[in-house]
This record gives sequence, structure tokens and C-alpha cells, in this order.
Amino acid sequence: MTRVASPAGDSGFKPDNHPGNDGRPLHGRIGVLLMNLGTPEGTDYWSMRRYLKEFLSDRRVIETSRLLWWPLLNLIILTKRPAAKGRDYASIWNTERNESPLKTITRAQAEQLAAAMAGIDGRIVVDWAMRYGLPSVEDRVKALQDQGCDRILMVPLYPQYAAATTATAMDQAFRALMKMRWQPTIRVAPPYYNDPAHIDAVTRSLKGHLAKLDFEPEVILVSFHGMPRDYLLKGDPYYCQCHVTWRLMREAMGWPEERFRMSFQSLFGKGEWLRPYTDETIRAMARDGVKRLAVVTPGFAADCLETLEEIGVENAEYFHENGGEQYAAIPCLNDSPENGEMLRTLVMRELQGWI
Ligand SMILES: C=CC1=C(C)c2cc3[nH]c(cc4nc(cc5[nH]c(cc1n2)c(C)c5CCC(=O)O)C(CCC(=O)O)=C4C)c(C)c3C=C
Ligand SMILES: [Fe+2]
Ligand SMILES: [Fe+2]
Repeated sequence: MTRVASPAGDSGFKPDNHPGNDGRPLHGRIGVLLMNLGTPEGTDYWSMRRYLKEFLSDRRVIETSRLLWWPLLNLIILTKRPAAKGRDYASIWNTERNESPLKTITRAQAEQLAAAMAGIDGRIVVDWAMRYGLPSVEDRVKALQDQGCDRILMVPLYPQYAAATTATAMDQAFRALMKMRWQPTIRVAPPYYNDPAHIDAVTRSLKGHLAKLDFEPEVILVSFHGMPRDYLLKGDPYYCQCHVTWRLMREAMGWPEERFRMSFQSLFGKGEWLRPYTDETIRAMARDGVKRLAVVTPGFAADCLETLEEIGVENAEYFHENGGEQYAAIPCLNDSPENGEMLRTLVMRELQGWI
């Protein structure tokens, strides 16, 4: 009989019975990780500062040379902005859970998807993470692996791709994978700005909310988060994908272009951002005699500071101050039935061949 040398010497290593990482058995489970932007842990100065520092130190978000950006960020922005934005967050805070609405809603979306998936394949584990703050992407990727997931579908919850959102979420996921000896196999769900399942969900949701209003809007304004114009010129597809979402929604709604407008909100800093700006558009419409306005935000998967405070409160004031009379901020898809159906469709498509 020939003796075959064991590659592991006499360590007791048994190739036929190789356990998972750290001795844990692998069960061939499939993870689905929903990822959104992130949010502060509290509305106090230090929680806000920590969050803003992490966010605004990201080179995918701020592309300005560090030589110029560091003094500006550390000496000016991080001394003033945490208090001002902390007040805004406090006005929308989920006091029951002591967390921001974005966190509450993202968790609910994951629970909604988990319930839908449980009936399809018992091996699927759904989890959620935030690019900035908690729960961190690294922690949740590890948690999925601990539960036996050797394959993970990453789902950045941004219908339109931007380097400042989608790419940085994936950078963070790959940073976590860099630390692993035995990585799970990864798939990434594509942007869904033009996906019929998304267009159908946002228009059905919009029609449902319009039907519940006590007025009929003369104009619907489709407002997307803004981005420096420069990023578009460097090749970011975000602007064009927003345009496609807007056009497909308009076609699905059957509204004429002059009554179904689009704009970009949430400007930051003094540079030139994507135009037209939401606040200017709303003021101008009110001055031009538009009395009834609804604003919808299909670039946001979940209601957050930018929709609840900026669209729901700040821009409502601009509208009324300039002669507008009736104003509605339409909720995002959140964990509505429309969202449930859409996420299930997108995820099922990306899991093909795995289940
Ligand atoms: C400064 C540059 C920023 C870019 C570029 C940017 C792009 C971008 N952001 C979202 C989605 C969200 N942004 C949110 C908050 C937020 N965004 C920025 C800056 C940029 N965003 C800041 C500084 C903040 C924090 C609030 C503030 O200080 O103004 C949120 C809300 C988070 C929450 O907790 O509620 C979302 C969501 C997209 C889609 C996008 C695309 C280009
Ligand atoms: Fe943002
Ligand atoms: Fe804002």
C-alpha cells in the first residue's frame, strides 16, 4: 500500500470533511443584503459629527482635492453642520425606536422581503446594512457568513446608479471581503431605474396616494437627490438614469410634460449641481400661479431626512410663501405592498441559477 503524504501533515486536517471558516459547517445558504446610505445614531452634536465626518470624508462623495477639502471639512463644516442638521433630524426622528426613519424603514423592507422569500426557498437569509454608520456592511456580511451563506446577493437600494451612492456601497462590501480568507460568492443587483417592476411600483404607489388627496394637483414634480454637475461631466450615469425614470413614469401616468416636471434637490456647498433645482422650481411654479402641487421622490427607496424634512416641510414652506395653496409630499415606496412586489421581482431575477 502506498502512503500519500497529507498536505496538512499530522494536524488532523480531513479534506473530505472540510469545515467552513473557523470550524463552522457550511449549509449552502444564500444571503440577500439590502444596503442603504446610512444615518446618524442620534441627533446630538457628536453623533451628527461622527456621521457627517464618515460620509463627507468619502472620496466617492466629495471628489475635491484633499488639500482643499480637509481644512474646509474639519475647520468649518464639522463645526457648524452637526448642530443645524441635528435639529432637522430631530424633527423627523423615530422617538419610539430612537433611530432615524431611514433605519426603521430599511429594516421593515428587509423583513418584508424575508417574509416573501421564506415561502420560495428556505435557504434564503435576508439582512440589511448601512454604508455609513450602523449596522455596518462588514458586520452584516460576516453575520450572513456565520449563518452559513456561501453566496450573497448585494442589493444597493438606489434605483439610479451614482458613484456617490451605489459604488461606495459596493466599495465598502468589497473592503469587508478583502479581510476574508474564504469569501462568499458575490452577485450585485443592477440599478433598477428603468425596470418595469420599479416603474410599475412607483406609478401605482403615486396613483394610490393621489387618489387619497383632497385636491387634484395641477403639477407633479419628480424630485431626485442632486449631485455636482461635474460628476456628470466625468461620466456618472446618474443624471441620465434619473431622466429615464422620470420619462417612463410620465408615460405610465399619461401626464403631459408641462404638468409632470423634474428637478434635483439637496444641494450641498457652493458649486454647480444638476439643474433644475427643486427649491427654485417650486418657488417659480408658485409665483407663476400653480396653486396645487404634489412632489414625488422616486430616487429614494425609503423616506429619510431629504424627503420628510426637505420636501415635506422646507419646500412646502417655499410653495406657500410664494402663493401656492395645496401641497403634498408623496411618500416613498418604503415597505408598501408595491415595494414588496418590486423587490421580490428584482431579487428573484438576480437569484436565477442559485435557487
Ligand atoms: C455632498 C455630496 C453629496 C452627494 C454627491 C450626495 C448624493 C446622493 N445622496 C443620496 C441619498 C441621500 N443623501 C442623504 C443625506 C445627505 N446627503 C449628503 C451629501 C451628498 N449626497 C449629506 C451631507 C447628507 C446628510 C444630511 C445633510 O447634512 O445634509 C440621505 C438621507 C439620510 C438620512 O439619514 O435620512 C439620502 C437617502 C443620493 C441618492 C445621492 C445621489 C447622487
Ligand atoms: Fe445625499
Ligand atoms: Fe437636505
